[in-house]
Amino acid sequence: MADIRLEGVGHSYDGGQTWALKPTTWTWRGSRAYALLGPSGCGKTTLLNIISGLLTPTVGRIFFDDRDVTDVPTAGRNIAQVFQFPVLYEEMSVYDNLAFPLRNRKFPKAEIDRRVRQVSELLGLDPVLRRRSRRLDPGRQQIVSLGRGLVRSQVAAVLLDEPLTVVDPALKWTLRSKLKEIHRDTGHTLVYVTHDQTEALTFADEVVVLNDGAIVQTGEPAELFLSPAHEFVGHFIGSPGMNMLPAEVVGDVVRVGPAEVGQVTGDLPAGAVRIGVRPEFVRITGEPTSPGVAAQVTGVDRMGAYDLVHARVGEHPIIAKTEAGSPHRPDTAAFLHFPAERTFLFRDQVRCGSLAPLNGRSPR
Ligand SMILES: Nc1ncnc2c1ncn2[C@@H]1O[C@H](COP(=O)(O)OP(=O)(O)OP(=O)(O)O)[C@@H](O)[C@H]1O
Repeated sequence: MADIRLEGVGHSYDGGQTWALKPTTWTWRGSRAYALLGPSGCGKTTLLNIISGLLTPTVGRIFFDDRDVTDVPTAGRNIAQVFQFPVLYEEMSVYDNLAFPLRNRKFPKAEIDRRVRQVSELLGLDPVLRRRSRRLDPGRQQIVSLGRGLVRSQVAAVLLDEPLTVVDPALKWTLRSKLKEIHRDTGHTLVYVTHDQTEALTFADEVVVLNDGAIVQTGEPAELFLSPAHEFVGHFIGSPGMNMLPAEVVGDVVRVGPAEVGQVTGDLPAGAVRIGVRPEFVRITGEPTSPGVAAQVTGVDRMGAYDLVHARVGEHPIIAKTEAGSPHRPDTAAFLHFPAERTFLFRDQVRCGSLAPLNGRSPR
């Protein structure tokens, strides 16, 4: 259960013209469960393959605790890896597939049997333990692959690359919670790659958000939702994602068009910013609010448990998530209020400040 430390680790597949992973410094702490979350092509698999040794980084060094493993091949790293699709010995039984990583490392027979049965029970494989792997459907085969990845308790880390892609959606929830259970039991350092925010947020102690080859924010799920440090995190996490509106810092006040929406915290030079506020925190009323921004309702999605009220501030779309049965109708005027403690300011996509209430001043 090593700490895995990346020091300036980056990778280019085209001799340095573009970076699949930009030089990155980051430590995966021993025994924690991480999700590595990001859209397709952002560099997740590249990063995972660098940790496992399938890929040698173009620049930087990688350490397991204090041991520099940059030039150590996969076999010498003591890593368990589970891929998107099943990797099994098809002619072997499920039991033998699960036992394989332990037999390979000459574990005593009794210990092998104990671990195989433990993992098999947790993953619901008991009824098929004696069956040949090729006779299972792909979803079940993937669960066996997952079991193979988890059967060794003494590994530096378990790396899972979108492991539930081929598994039936109904089973995914069960398997994720089993995975959490196994993690609590073994204390593995887990890195779980996914592009699915629900998967990441429900599974991980800590989520590492990757975009365009760079880590843009790391944190507990609630932190990423409540306090996004980058516009990308605001968009990518949450459903729908965070609203962004052009605004301006004038002195110590933030304006959206002519309306003052709050004071700036700290020292922020005057000029254009974007304000970010999640649909869950936008308050929308039919009557003018103070401070508030005039808007036009363009549509309402009745989602059953809640409504999504779509509006426009000038040309800019904005969504408010309200209780079901909201009174708003398309083509009517509305006023939006952005609570200071849930509204952030961004420049060049990076958070540069927060809002504070207008301090009793009457807004203009
Ligand atoms: N073997 C390769 N040769 C050249 N370019 C590659 C290679 N593997 C990946 N890339 C490129 O590197 C970038 C990052 O790819 P990577 O597979 O790491 O992303 P990812 O986040 O895992 O994507 P996905 O979720 O689609 O698997 C992409 O632009 C991809 O096209």
